[in-house]
Amino acid sequence: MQTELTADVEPIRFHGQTDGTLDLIDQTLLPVELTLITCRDVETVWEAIKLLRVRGAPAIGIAAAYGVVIGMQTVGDDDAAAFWKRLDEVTDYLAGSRPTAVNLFWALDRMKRVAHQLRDSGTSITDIRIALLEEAKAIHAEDRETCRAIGRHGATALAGASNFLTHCNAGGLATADYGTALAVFFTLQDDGKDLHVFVDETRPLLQGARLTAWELAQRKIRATLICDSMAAQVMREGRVEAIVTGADRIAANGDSANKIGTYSLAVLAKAHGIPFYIAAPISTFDMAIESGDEIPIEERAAEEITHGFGRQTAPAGINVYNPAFDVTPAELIAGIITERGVISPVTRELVAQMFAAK
Ligand SMILES: CSC[C@@H](O)[C@@H](O)C(=O)COP(=O)(O)O
Repeated sequence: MQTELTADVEPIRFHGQTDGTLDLIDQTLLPVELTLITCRDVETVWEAIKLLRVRGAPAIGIAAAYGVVIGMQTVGDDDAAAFWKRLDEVTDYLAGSRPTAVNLFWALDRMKRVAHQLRDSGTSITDIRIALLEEAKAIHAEDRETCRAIGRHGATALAGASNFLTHCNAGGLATADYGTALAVFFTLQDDGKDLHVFVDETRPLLQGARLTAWELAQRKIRATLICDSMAAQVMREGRVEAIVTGADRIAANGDSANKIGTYSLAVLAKAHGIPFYIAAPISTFDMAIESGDEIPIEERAAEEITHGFGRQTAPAGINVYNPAFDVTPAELIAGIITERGVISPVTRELVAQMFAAK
């Protein structure tokens, strides 16, 4: 279904009851086409996550939660054994779509926990199914609140700055609402600030050029697109006061995985005395892992580099390494902006405190 090219369309929308369907903006087609895909089976949700039709850590979690509801539609209410077998199958299957963003596993765990708790208290399969849909909707709705709170904390922390740089897309398309990094800019704009954002195009899949530049243009925030390799130059020219990006997984010590190229920005920021911030919800923290060394880094197909968007740009047969994420060490991060407040400095103790806070 093709629709008007505007930011007002909800990137993720579930229609109906437990037998409903999931609409997603196909982000691979932006910024040229705004097309919704309708997911009627879990395979379509899995494929949408895998192929980055829906992407960004919180959005992946939300889509997967609805994916569980859809995946459970193939079993009836009258066969409890088949229901529980299917729940394991569906959650394991969705967990295999992408490895780095922990929000995916966090959302799937939440869905399973709700179902198991209700089973233990003797609830019927029909009601557990309803509870699964309610939980997916809760994950979705909470993310809206989370985005706004991240935006508010970030805008307060960065109220003195007007010139920013960001990488990849941590905006409305990547979440249920305002985004994480972009929430900071949107909130500053709501506060009446005239700001400017340099947007890294974000090789190889151009989430910055295709998605962030589009979102900023939709909201009439002044933005300038640069190739990733130009970031050092604009920093050297004194045109960046702060860098804000999202994250896909944050370890207990604050090391943060985000789109490939983020780590080099943080190193450059240090060299130029520019504060580098991560904006991310608490659901992006993985307190089970001690440091960024343990974060699984997704490797994607060589063709994303050799045949970006269909055109061959490298000799056939060339060796390619295509890690989709990198890890920025905590010591390079000035602060992590969460919905509960800003962790700064980024130490293991302050991460643990914020994680435990309500
Ligand atoms: C609020 S989204 C944060 C991150 O998920 C985002 O910065 C990012 O790296 C997304 O990578 P992608 O591969 O496009 O899913």
